[in-house]
Amino acid sequence: MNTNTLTEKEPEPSKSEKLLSVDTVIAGYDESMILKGVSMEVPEKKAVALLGRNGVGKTTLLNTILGTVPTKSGTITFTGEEIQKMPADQRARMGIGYVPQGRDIFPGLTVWENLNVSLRVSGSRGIEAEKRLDSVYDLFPVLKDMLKRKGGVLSGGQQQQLAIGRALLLNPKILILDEPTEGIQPSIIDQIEDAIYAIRKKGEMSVILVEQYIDFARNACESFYILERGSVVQSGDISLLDDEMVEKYLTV
Ligand SMILES: Nc1ncnc2c1ncn2[C@@H]1O[C@H](COP(=O)(O)OP(=O)(O)OP(=O)(O)O)[C@@H](O)[C@H]1O
Repeated sequence: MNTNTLTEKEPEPSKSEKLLSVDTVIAGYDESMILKGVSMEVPEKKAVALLGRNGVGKTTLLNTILGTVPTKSGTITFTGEEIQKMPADQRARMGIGYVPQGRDIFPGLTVWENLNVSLRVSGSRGIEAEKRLDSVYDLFPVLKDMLKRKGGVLSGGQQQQLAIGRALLLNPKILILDEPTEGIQPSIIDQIEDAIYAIRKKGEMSVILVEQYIDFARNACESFYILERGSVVQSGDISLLDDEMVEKYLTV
């Protein structure tokens, strides 16, 4: 029998599933549409760098995904559901986690109290809460040593670690980080880079990383998108992000 004549269709090789898709999104503020038809895909458990010079629309795109800037047209699909009309709190409950630019912590609360706010919001208790806390301490051991300190007295890098830790305790499916290295000393940048690597390695969530520091993005992410004046001008595997592109679109 000639097996080459078999016509039965082979199953498709398994591809990375999409977790988040932004499709031809136009969005902005009042009459000024900043995003001019942006499309972007974030696969399950992968990290995507969102790059571009100041003012090109990176934060606006994040806010459109989060639901704090309305989508004028286009679709945003998360875990298979269209979310572009959903309020921000509902999107957060679906698993969109966010660490904004600057540090999102309560400066007057201790490190423990800061973490505990997230635990309470997530509703996790007992052994589950302990497990989640331990995984945050594994990523950022310094937090465990500083549980009684007020958030406001930590260094910038420690506050950033606390902000990421708080976001992780909410158990997001995607973690969106807006310039986590801004104003942070190099040794802590390495720790944050290691943490993103560890988060990815654990395979628990996807990441969108907005970053000016290109080496950090290269080390932390698998793919990239470059925005310019509200449009995606380049995208692909992170290995394709070459010096020419950096010079053309990213160098200040
Ligand atoms: N709340 C707002 N109302 C009106 N315009 C805004 C608002 N926020 C940002 N913009 C404008 O939208 C454009 C894109 O800004 P956005 O913050 O998204 O850029 P970015 O790429 O994140 O830059 P940066 O790295 O400086 O944060 C800019 O021209 C900015 O002035």
